[in-house]
Formats: sequence, C-alpha cells, structure tokens
Amino acid sequence: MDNNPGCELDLGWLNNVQINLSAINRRAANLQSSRPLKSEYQAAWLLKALTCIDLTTLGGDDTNSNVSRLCFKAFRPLPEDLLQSLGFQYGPNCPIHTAAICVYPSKVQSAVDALKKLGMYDKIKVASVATGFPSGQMPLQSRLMEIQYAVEMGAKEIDIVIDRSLVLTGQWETLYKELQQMKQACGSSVHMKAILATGELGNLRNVYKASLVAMMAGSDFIKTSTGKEALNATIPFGIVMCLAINDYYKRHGFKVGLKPAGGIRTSKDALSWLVMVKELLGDEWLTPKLFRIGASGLLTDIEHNLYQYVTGCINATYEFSMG
Ligand SMILES: O=C[C@H](O)COP(=O)(O)O
Repeated sequence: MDNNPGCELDLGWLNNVQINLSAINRRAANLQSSRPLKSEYQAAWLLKALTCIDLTTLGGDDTNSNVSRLCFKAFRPLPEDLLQSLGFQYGPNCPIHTAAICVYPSKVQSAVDALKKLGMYDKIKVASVATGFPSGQMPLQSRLMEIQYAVEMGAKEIDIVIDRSLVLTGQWETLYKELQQMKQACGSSVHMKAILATGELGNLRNVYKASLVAMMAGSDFIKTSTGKEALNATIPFGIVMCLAINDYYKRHGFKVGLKPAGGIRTSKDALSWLVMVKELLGDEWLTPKLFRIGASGLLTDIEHNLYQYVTGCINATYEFSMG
C-alpha cells in the first residue's frame, strides 16, 4: 500500500458534516440481520477474515516468550491437517497467515526476532501501538518518541491513539497538527493507523469528523478502538468510518484502510465486518492492504468454526491452541 500523502485541513468540510443517526442505525440493523454469505462459501470467508487479522497481545503481563509464541501462531494459524482439508498446504508461498502481529513498543524487538527466524518478517507485519496507548494522555514529545522507538526496533506499522479531548473540545487544528507530526515520526516506509477510540468521542458526528481529520493528516488506516474503552468496535461506528473513507477517496483519490478492533471475538462478528466493508466500500477493500481486524481472541473461534465446517463435529474451544 502507498502512503497517504494527506491534504490540507479542510475546516469547511468538517463544519458542514451531517449524520443521520436513525439511517445509520437502520443500516446497521439491516447489515447484521441479512445473510448475504452462502454457507458453502463460509469457510472461504473465514479464511479471508483470518488473513486480515492483526493478531494482538496488549496485556500488562506480556512477555518476550508469549510474543514469540504468538508470532508462531500468526505464521501457522491452523493445524496442518485442517488446512489441508481446506485445500491449502503450508510452504514458502502459503497465503494463510495473519496480516500482522500487534504489540506494545517494548515487545517489538521480540516480534521482529521471532518473525525473522521464521522467515516471515516481510510477510507478517510487526505493528506497534504507540503515543500513550490506550489513553493518548501523555505529553506530545513523549508520544512522538514512542513512535520513533518502535520504528527503530523494526515496527512496520504504528497504531497511534488520538487525544480524545481534542475532539470533545473541537480542537480540530491541534488534532490535525499532532497527527501530522506523528505521521512524520513514522517515516515514509512505515504505515500509520490512527485509533480514534470511537466509544469515547461523544457522538457519530465526531466519529466522522475525527475520521476526516486523521485522513487529511496522512493516516493510512483509521481504526475504531483500543480494545480498552467501555464501548469498542460497533457496526454503526464502522458505517460512519466507511462513509468518511469513501468521501475522502472521492475527493482526494486515496484509499485509506479500515481497522475495526476491540471486542471482536467470534466468527460471526468478523463476517459482519467483512459484509459491511464489501457493501459500503466494495471488494477492493477486502484485502489486508485495506482491511484489518484487530483482535486477541478471534483466531481461536475461526479455527473452531473451520474445524466444524470440515468435520461436521463441534469441538471444545479448549482443544485449540492459543490465538
Ligand atoms: O488493537 C486491538 C485490540 O486491542 C484488541 O482488542 P481485543 O483484545 O478486544 O480483541
């Protein structure tokens, strides 16, 4: 994916934003109740979801060894026999692996080392959260230094968090300038994903505006949540962000990616997001270049569902390895 060059802050565009809450909620309800995926294609859709996962560990008890194990899980996400039953084989060009590993800055080095050992550093991206994750309430200089540190350690993607207080008090210009500096700290070969923490932005109008400002400042992806807010990734937030991505693309010709994250634990949740992106942004967005799911627990449920699809048997989740 190319880097989003961004554009000048367009306050006129922001000030004219209108969001029809009942239309968004109706659309969300329709998307969640419709069944557009035929059951014979479910396995293919679940594999697609798997390849879009940013496999995440963001715990206070993370260790270098559990990060290394997670990297192995990203590289070999399914048991070999299950994968073969689905028509794939592990090997140098096997496409079935997660898109990225997402960790704290202090664990980037472990993830880089583990993926290099597996020969996957170029294929599975190392993403690091940064900028005072999850609150974003640190002095700007220290937030920028965190980005520089993670990049120096070898991160290829930086998931920054925005300072929500700037949205809640309408300081769009400050938000834009901070994000521009963060993008600059990422450098030209690292992608920036902007976590909006949508559950803390007050209303959907602010979600749309924050999405626009993040894209104008050069974010390559916009991401719903940190996973630590009381309200995380929801379909109405996703719809508003897709509308903003579409509008930005129409005006500036650049495709920004979407990353829902936080509380996405089941295959059904993942499929709802895939359907939403397919319907609102189109098939072109359904690749890891433009769509990611940030999740710590989803992979286990996908594995469970694929096992059931292949064998017709329901198996206990505890029989599957860490995801
Ligand atoms: O960025 C990813 C999120 O922190 C993951 O949230 P989760 O643990 O609820 O899946």
